[in-house]
Amino acid sequence: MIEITGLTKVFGADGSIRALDNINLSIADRDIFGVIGMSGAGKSTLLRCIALLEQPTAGTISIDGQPVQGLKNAALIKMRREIGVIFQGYNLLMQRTVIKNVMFPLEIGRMPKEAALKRAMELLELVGLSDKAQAYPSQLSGGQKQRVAIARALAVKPKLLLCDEPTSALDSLTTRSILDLLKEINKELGVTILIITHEIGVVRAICNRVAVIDNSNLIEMGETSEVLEHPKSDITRLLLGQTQGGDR
Ligand SMILES: Nc1ncnc2c1ncn2[C@@H]1O[C@H](COP(=O)(O)OP(=O)(O)OP(=O)(O)O)[C@@H](O)[C@H]1O
Repeated sequence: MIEITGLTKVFGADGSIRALDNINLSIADRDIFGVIGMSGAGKSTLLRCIALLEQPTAGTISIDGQPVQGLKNAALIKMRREIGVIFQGYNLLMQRTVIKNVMFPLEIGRMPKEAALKRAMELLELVGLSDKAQAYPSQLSGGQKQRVAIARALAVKPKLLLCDEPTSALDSLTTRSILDLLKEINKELGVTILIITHEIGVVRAICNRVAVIDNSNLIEMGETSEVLEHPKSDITRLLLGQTQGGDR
């Protein structure tokens, strides 16, 4: 479904910051695909390129065979609707109630108010927050805020959900419940999920495939069980906590 070929992204006027260097990877429909790496490895840049928030310097990203670069107007809007994104910091609209946060993308898409309200309530039910519809984000816990962000991202029925460190700010129990919710969404709604993380536990808990990124490069990639049981690189072993440090 997502085919990434030769993806390179440099920053800086002289192009001296190389955030991604010739990344090749593919993500199949219904995968829960993990991208793991240390801070500064290039993970968020990869997600932002797929989310159409960043223009690659070189290379291509195709979704269902359609290159996403260069899309304009209606085609760009249509592609954006296929992609939901959630972030570590939730990015909720603090002046709006929970239900109005979830309705927001539907309002932008000009869905009639009654239909938008119905859809938003269904989504709040899905994420277990029906009773918080009239609350404001400031009245919610971190896990609840992330649930609202997930409901909002799903409002326009995207095929793909991109998750940038979705549980990094949460305790381990809440992390588990959010990961369970993502797994359920993948299974029940058939949404393909890409999850960016620096925590191997997240990959172990829900990803069927994983790519390891280090220093702008794709280091290894494969079935999660294979990569975790037979890591090929020092960085993967380091992320797994299998090295004592000092060898890198
Ligand atoms: N807009 C930008 N301008 C300049 N440099 C950038 C920009 N965005 C990212 N970078 C640089 O690109 C590299 C990769 O950053 P990126 O945020 O993708 O890493 P990351 O793996 O997501 O890290 P973290 O886990 O800390 O968020 C870093 O060296 C970063 O400083």
